[in-house]
Amino acid sequence: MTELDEERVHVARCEAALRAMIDGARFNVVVGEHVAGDRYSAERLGRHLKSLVKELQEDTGGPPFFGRLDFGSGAAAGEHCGRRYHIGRRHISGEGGGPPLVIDWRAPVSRAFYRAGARDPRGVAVRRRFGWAEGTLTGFEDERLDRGEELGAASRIMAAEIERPRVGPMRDIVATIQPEQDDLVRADLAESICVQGAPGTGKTAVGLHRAAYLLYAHRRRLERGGVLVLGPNRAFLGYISAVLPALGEVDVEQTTVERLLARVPVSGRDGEAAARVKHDARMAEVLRRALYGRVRRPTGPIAVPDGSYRWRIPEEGFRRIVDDTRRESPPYGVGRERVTSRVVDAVRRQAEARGRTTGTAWTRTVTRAVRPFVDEVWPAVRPEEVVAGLLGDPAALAAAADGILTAEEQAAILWTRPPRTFRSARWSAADAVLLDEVAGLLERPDGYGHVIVDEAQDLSAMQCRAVARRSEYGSVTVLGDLAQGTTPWAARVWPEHLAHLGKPEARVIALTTGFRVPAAVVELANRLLGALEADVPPTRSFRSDGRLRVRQTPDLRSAVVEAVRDALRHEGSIGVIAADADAGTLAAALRDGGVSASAVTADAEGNAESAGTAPADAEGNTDGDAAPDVGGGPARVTVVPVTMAKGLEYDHVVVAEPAAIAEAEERGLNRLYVALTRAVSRLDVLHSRPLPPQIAVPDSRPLPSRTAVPDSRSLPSQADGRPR
Ligand SMILES: Nc1ncnc2c1ncn2[C@@H]1O[C@H](COP(=O)(O)OP(=O)(O)OP(=O)(O)O)[C@@H](O)[C@H]1O
Repeated sequence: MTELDEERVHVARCEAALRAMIDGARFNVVVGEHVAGDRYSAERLGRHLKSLVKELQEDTGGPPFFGRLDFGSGAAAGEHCGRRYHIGRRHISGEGGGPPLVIDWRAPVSRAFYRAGARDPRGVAVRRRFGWAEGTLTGFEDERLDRGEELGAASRIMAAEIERPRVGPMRDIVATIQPEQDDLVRADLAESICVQGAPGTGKTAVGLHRAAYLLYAHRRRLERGGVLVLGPNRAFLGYISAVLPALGEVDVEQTTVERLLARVPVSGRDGEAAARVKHDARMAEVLRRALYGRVRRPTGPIAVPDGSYRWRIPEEGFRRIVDDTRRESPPYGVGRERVTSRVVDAVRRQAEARGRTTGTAWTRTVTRAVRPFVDEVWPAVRPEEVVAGLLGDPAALAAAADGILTAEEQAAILWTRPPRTFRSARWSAADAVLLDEVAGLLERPDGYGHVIVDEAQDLSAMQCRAVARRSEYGSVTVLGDLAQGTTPWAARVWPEHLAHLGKPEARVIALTTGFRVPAAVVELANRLLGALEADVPPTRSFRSDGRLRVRQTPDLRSAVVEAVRDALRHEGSIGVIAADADAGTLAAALRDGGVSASAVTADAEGNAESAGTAPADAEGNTDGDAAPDVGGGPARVTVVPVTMAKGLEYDHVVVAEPAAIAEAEERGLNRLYVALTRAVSRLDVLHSRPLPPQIAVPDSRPLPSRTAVPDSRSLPSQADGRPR
C-alpha cells in the first residue's frame, strides 16, 4: 500500500467517524429533550445540541484534513514526542474513545503547522500538506523540517490554493494561513489589534479566522457577549457569509454599521456639508450638551403625601441631589433613576424617624409621588426628541453648539423644513448615527465580547464611537487600508481613529504581501499610492501569475462586451467595474450583446456611504437583489458600480474608464485604487479617454501597441512602488 493509499484509508475512517458524530449529536438532541430538569435548561441544552448538529452538518462537504504533523523524538517535541496528528477544519473524535483522527486547526498543537520552519522546527520532523480536487485526495507534499528542508512559497499545493480561480463566495484559508497572519488570528482575546493591510493581503480572511479562533479558545467567555463582524455593505457580507459556517461557527452576527444602528427607518438624505458635520467627533459634545441641557435646577421643594403625614424635601436638598448626580456623570437614564431613588431615600429617613414602616409597598407609592418632581428637573426623553429638538430649532442648536460648531456648520445641519413632531422626521443615515450617540448617553448598549471591524478606514468618528460603545468591555480587531479610504471622513492615520474606537492602545500591524492581486496588476495599482495621501507601504504580490491588459478604444461599450466575451472563455467569476453613472449603460450593453450578467444594485436602505454618491448595497448573486439574468441561470458576470466594489473580488475584472471613476468624487483616485485591486487572475483596463496620469505610462511612451501589456515586465518596474 502506498503512502497515498494509507492516507486515503484515513480519509475513509474520518468520514465514518464524522457520520457517527452527527448521528450521536442527533441522538443527543432527542435524548436532551427528555433529560433536562426544567424548561429553561431543556431550551438551553436543546439549543446547544441543535447548533452542534448544524455545525457538524456544515462540515460534511469539505475535506476532513489538510495537513499532518509528525513530531520528532527530541526534547523540543515535548509531550508530542513521536506523535502524528492530522490537522483539519474541525476535531474528529477517534472511534471508541481512541485518539482523535483529526485535530482542530485552532488547537494549540496545530500552531506548529503554521509556524514551524527549517530554522525553528518546533519539534516537528515532517510537515505534510495535502492536495484535494473535488473532494478527492490527490497527493501530498512533505517538508522534512528536521533536515532543514522548507518549501515556503515554492510549495505547489500552497501556490495552487492561493492562485486558484475564484468562483462563488469567499472560502476559508485554514490550509494556507501564513505565519504573519497566524500571529494576528491567534492574538490574545484581551488584545485589540489594528491591521493596516494593502489590498488582498488577507485582512478580511484574518478577521474571520480570528473570530473562529476566539470562539474556540474562549467559548465560555464569549458565550454571553458574542462576536460581531462589521462589513461595509450587504454585497460584501453576502460574499463572506460562507466562511465562518465552513469553520463550524454558525452563530456570529455579521452586519453593517448602518444596520447595527438602524433604530429608525432611513428615508432622508444629507448634502455633503451636512453629512460631514454630523459625522464629526465634535457632534458628540453638541449632543451631550443638548441632552443635559434638559436637566434643570429645582425651583421649589418636594412635598409627598403619606397617609396623615406630608414629607418635605426642601429646594436646597433637592438641588444638592440633582447637582451631586450630575457630577457623577452616569448615563442620563441612570441619573434619572439615581435622583429618584435618592429623593425616596431622603423621604424614607424622615418617615422612619417618625416611626413609619417603609416596606416595598410604601417605596412604590412614594416613588410614584416623587416622579412628577423628578420629571420636572430630569425629564424622561427619547433620542429622537433630542436630535429633532436640535436640528429643528436654530436657538437650541446655537445653544448646544456654541463654541463648537461655526455658524456655517450649524446652518448646514439645520433642517430647512422641520417636521411637526419628531415622529414625522425623515431621518438620514447620519442622523441615525446621532440618534445612536444620544441613545448611548441615555443608556449603555449591550456590548460584545469582541468586535471585528472591516474596512474600518471608512468609518466616521461618530460611527467609530458607536462601535466603541458596543465594545467598551471587550476587544476589537480593526481591519483597514488607509489607501482605500473613500468616504469624506475616511481616516488618514490610525491613532486618532483608534482613539474614537475606544482602543487607543491597539497595536497597529502592517500586512504587505498580497494574495489576491497578481504582480503585474499590483505594480499598476501601486503607482497610485503617492497620490492618495496615505502613508502606507506598497503591496508586494505573492503571485507571479496573472495578466494585465490596458487598452484604449474609441467605443467603450463594445470593448467591454468583447472583453467579457473573451473572459468567459476562462474559468471563474467576472466583474465589470465602472463609475456608478456608467454601470447601467454597460449592463445594458452586455444584455444587448447577449451576455448573461447580474448587477450589484444601488442601496435599498439609503445607507450610502457618502453624501451625493449613489449607493451602498445589495449584490444580486448573493442576496437576491440583483437585476435578473438575461440568459437565465446563475450569471458568472456581475456589473459592479465602483462604490460597491469594496472588499469584493472577481477572477477576471474589467475596469471601464478609469478617468470617470477618478473624477466622480473627491477621493476618486482612492476609489480607482480599490477598483484596480479586485482582480484575482486577469485585469482589463479599458479607456476611451486619457488615463489618469498616475497610471499612464510615466514617460508617455505608448504601451506596446497600446493594446496589450501582457505581463509586469512590460511596465517599467518601480522598486519603491511610488509613481514617478
Ligand atoms: N494565506 C492565504 N492563503 C490563501 N489565500 C489567501 C490567504 N490570505 C488571503 N488569501 C486570499 O486572498 C484574497 C484576498 O483576501 P482578503 O479579501 O481577506 O484581503 P483584504 O486584505 O481584506 O483585501 P481588500 O483590502 O482588498 O478588501 C482572498 O481570496 C483570500 O481568500
